[in-house]
Amino acid sequence: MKYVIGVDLGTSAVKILLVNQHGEVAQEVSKSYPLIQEKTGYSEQNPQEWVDQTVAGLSDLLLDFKGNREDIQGISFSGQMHGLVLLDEDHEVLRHAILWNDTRTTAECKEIYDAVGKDRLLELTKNPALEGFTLPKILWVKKHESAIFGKASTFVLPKDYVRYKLTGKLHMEYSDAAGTLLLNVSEKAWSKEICDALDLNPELCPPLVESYDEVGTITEDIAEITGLSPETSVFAGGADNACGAIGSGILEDGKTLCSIGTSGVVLSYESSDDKDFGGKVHYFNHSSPEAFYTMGVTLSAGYSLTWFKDVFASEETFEDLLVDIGSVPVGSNGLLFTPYLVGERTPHADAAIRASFIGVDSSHERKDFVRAVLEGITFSLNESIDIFRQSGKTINTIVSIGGGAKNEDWLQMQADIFDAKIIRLASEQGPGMGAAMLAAYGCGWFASLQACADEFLKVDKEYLPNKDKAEKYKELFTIYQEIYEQTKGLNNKLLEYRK
Ligand SMILES: Nc1ncnc2c1ncn2[C@@H]1O[C@H](COP(=O)(O)OP(=O)(O)O)[C@@H](O)[C@H]1O
Ligand SMILES: O=C(CO)[C@@H](O)[C@H](O)COP(=O)(O)O
Repeated sequence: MKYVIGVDLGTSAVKILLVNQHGEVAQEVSKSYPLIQEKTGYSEQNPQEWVDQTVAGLSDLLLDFKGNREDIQGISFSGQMHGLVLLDEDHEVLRHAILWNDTRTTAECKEIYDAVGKDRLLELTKNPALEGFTLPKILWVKKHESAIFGKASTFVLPKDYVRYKLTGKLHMEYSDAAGTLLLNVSEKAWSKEICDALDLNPELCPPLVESYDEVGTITEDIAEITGLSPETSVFAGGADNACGAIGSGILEDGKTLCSIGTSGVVLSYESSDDKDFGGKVHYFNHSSPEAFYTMGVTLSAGYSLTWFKDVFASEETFEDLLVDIGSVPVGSNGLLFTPYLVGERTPHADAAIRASFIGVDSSHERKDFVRAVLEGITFSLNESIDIFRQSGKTINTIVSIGGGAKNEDWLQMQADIFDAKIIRLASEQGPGMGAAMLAAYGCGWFASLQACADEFLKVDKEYLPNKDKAEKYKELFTIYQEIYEQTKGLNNKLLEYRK
C-alpha cells in the first residue's frame, strides 16, 4: 500500500494525516502550540514552534508506521493564511509571525487605500484592505520596527516556512499568495504597481508555484530526525481554506463549505474570476487548477468556544462542556452572543468591535451560555451565507468541517440556522485531507483532483433542517444582526480601557 501525508498547520495545532491510496486515514497526530497576545489586537506565534511541532508530529507518526518508509511517496501542506513570516538574507526568522487574527493594522489599511486607491486595489487583488491580510502587516513592521525591516530580504506565509525548513527550498503558492494583498489574482503575478505605490521592493516577494507542484524532497537531516525517506516528494500545498475546500470536494460551481476551526469560514467555489461581490467577501485563487473561491470569515469561531472553555471550564474537555447543550431550547432561553472577541471581518470589517452576551438573566445556567456561544458563532457564519444568497447563489447543501464538526448538536444547529442540509464527511480534517490530496494528485495517483475526491471522500452523515427550529432561528437572527450596530459605539468608547 502507498501513502501520502497531509500536514495542516492550523492556528491551534498542527494536524498530520497519513492517508492511503483509498483515502483512508491510517494514522493521525496533532501537536498544539500557543498564541502570543501581548496586547489587545495583537496575535503572534513563534515559527520555530510550528517547525518543532511538525517535526515531532512526523516523528511520532513514523514511529508507529508499520510499512516501508519508501511507501510514503509524497507530503504536502495546508496552512493558516495571511501570517507574516519575515526572513533575512540567510532565511533566518526576523521576528515572531504576525497572524491572520492580528488586527493592529487599521492605519496601514488606510495607507494602502490612500496609495493604491480602493477601486484599483479591488481590481488588482479582488479584495479590500483588511487588517488580517499580509500587506498591512509588512507596512506595520516597516513603520514600527524599521531596524528589523531593514534586514528583511523576503517574506513567506506560515506553511511555506515549515516547508522551507523541511526541504531547504523557498516558495509561495498562488492560493496563499492571494491572501497577501500583493498578488494580481487574475494574472497570477506579484503586483509591481502595488509594491511601487507603497515603496516596497518587489524582490521581497518570493517565487510562486502551483499548489500541486513538486518543490523538492525532504532534507537528509529531517529524514534522519523524522524517519521519513529523503526521497519523499514534497508538494507546495495550499491555504487552509483552499485545502479545506479540496478535502471537502468543493471542486465545482454550486458547492459550499462551512469550516469551524479557530476562525469560521463559509466558502463557495468559483469557476471564474469575474464575479462582482464588491469586496464583501474574500475572492482568492483556489488550489485546484484555474479555479477560484469566495468566502466570508468570522475571526473568532472555534476560538470563542476555546476562550469560554479556558476562562470558565479550563479543566474540562470540549465534550464535557458541550454535553448538555441539546437540553437547552433554541435561543438559549433569551441569551444571545456575538463572537467579536478579536474584532470581526465578515460582514463587519471592524477591528474595534468586541463580543457581547445580551439578555443575561438570573435563571441562566452555564449550559445556556455554552449554547449561546455556539449559536452566536453560527449566526455570524450565517451572515456570510446571507451575502451569498443575496448575490443569487443557491445554498441548500453545505459540507461542514473543522473542530466544530466534531459535535452532533452543533452540526444540527448549523442545519437549523443555515436552513440547509449539512454533510459530515468521514474525516472532519478537511485541510489536512486536502493537503494529502494535493500530494496524491502531485504523485500522479489520479488524473485530476476531482478523480482523487471521488476515491478519497466519503459522506458519513447528513443533518436536515428542522422546520420549526429554522423558523425560530430566522427570527432570532434578525435580533442578532441588530447587536452589531447597537454595541459599536459602546465598544469604541471602551477602546482606551483595553489592555
Ligand atoms: N469536541 C469538540 N466539539 C466542538 N468543538 C470542538 C471540539 N474540539 C475542538 N473544537 C473546536 O475546534 C476548534 C479547533 O478546530 P481546528 O479545525 O483544529 O482549528 P485550527 O485549524 O484553527 O487549529 C477549537 O477552537 C474548538 O473550539
Ligand atoms: O484568515 C483566515 C482566512 O482568511 C483564517 O481562516 C485563517 O486561514 C486561519 O484558519 P484556521 O486556523 O481557523 O483554520
